[in-house]
Amino acid sequence: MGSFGKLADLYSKIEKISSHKQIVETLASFLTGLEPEDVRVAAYLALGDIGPKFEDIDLGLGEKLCIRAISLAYDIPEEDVSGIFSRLGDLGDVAFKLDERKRSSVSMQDVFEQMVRIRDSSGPGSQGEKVSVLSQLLEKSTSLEAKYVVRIALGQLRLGFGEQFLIEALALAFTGDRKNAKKIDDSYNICTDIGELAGSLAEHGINSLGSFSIKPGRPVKMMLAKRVDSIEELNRKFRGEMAAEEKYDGERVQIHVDGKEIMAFSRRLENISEQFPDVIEAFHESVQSRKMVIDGEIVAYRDSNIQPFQELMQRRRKHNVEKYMEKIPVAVFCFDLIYLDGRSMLNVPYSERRRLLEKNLQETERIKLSRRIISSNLGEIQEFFDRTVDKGLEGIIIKSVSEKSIYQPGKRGWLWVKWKKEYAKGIRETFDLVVVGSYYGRGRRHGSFGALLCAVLNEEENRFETFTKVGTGFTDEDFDEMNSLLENHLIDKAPANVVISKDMEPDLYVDPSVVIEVLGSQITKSPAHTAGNDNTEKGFALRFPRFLRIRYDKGPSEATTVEEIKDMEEEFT
Ligand SMILES: Nc1ncnc2c1ncn2[C@@H]1O[C@H](COP(=O)(O)OP(=O)(O)OP(=O)(O)O)[C@@H](O)[C@H]1O
Repeated sequence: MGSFGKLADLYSKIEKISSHKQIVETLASFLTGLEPEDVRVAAYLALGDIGPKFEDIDLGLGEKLCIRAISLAYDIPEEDVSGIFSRLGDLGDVAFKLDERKRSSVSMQDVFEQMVRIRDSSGPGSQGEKVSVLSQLLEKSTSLEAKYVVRIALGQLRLGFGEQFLIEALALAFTGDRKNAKKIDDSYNICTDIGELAGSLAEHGINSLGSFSIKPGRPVKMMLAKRVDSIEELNRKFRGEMAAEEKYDGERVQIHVDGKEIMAFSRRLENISEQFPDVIEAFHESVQSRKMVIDGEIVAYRDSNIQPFQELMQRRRKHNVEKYMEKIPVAVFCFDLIYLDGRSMLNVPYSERRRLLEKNLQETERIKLSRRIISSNLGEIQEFFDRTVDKGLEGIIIKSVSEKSIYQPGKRGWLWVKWKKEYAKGIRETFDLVVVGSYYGRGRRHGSFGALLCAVLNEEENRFETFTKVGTGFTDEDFDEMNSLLENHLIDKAPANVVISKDMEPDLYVDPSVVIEVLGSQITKSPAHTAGNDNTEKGFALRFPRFLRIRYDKGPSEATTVEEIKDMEEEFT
């Protein structure tokens, strides 16, 4: 059984490295030294998780309970633990400092299993049980292990790398070539359980990759759309017949029907069933088949009318679900079917998937099929776009009806194309940017951030490069929400996967995980920013940025990319 001590050594080593390549190599050499059965667990733990993203990985342990567990484990009064915590600012460091006795090391499996036990303990008396399991784990751990046990338990490992680094490390460790990361990534779009993928690579090498398929209960990454800005561009990209669907502005959802059990997953692959019991219930009435995976969009919906996105956002909550369910009723517009009764539909053409969706789904007040037309006449498509925008929707999604129009998990290709009303105006554009730093506010904003340093994703290099500094557009509520969100993501230095120029060093660094939508009106070149600068002096920079909203539904890997900025730059300056 793999020792957790070795993993703790790895964490500690990685904390001191800032080069992307070195992190990947260090991770790979650690993975190569493990038995295949330990690789699965190691893959989760390396990311600070205790399971795949689509399972509940929150242990339900706050700082207070952690302080209690540390106090119990080391027999030190809680007030003293709190005192040291206020000096050190990190409970992992507190455990490291307090644990002076030599102990035998714990195994990786043990840490993993106990963490799962902590997560699964619920109901009356669960707080006590969580504390007791954690304190027993700490008692058995060495000081270095204890430091990371605490950080993982709090969901605060933050080593400055994400799953993409791990995928590169898996490629290096089990296929001998980092370049195979692309292939592994393709499989990860379908098998989104990183532990399962890692375990299978460790056991069977690169040959295992073809074997993954979609199955109910394990969400696949969602297919995305490229953009066009005008009917002329659409004409260049599409020939002949096409389907044009209304584009709904809500929350993407993947519905998994597995017999009597129905689950809903978000675009970030989180299980959101508990937030939307009404959606689950509505699908129970609508589905005609025992096993299905449906793709759609949840929108706020009242009196047969779609409500603005902001209303739906109020449903993003774990508490008071019932009350908000009544306050903000929703509907789901379904537009795809990617699994049906034991058969993957990923490689079945769009038209057939749609036919089967219509056949196996009963429309009701809460469950709808996306409205669409099929035409080869661009005038008709333009009319459909105008009508859709007049209805108050954002635009349309045009989908290829060719035989080759398969469902591509996690891909943004030309089979689906979005055309939004903002593009039609041609003067404004929105970007989904990753917050990587913040600057202190002055005057009225004293005690809060004044501006946020934001980055785009460089997919080729697997890193975030800064693009703009956003200081306007925030309401008082936005400030409060952002401040409390950022509090959980502050880090000491820029991680290896973030590139910031000297001129832009922020007051506080933020680990790249929060995505915000920003409106901008001009892209220029500037030495202050690193977006797409390819080691030249000037990167792309966004002028006149304005905060619009937090994109809770997007992770950093779904942020606007350097490639997209390059495409936009020509027409958008
Ligand atoms: N009929 C539809 N077909 C496909 N996607 C739809 C449809 N209606 C709404 N959508 C939403 O539009 C999104 C497609 O746009 P895109 O893939 O670019 O996502 P995005 O980056 O969130 O874009 P945007 O910010 O423009 O919504 C989908 O993720 C989905 O949530």
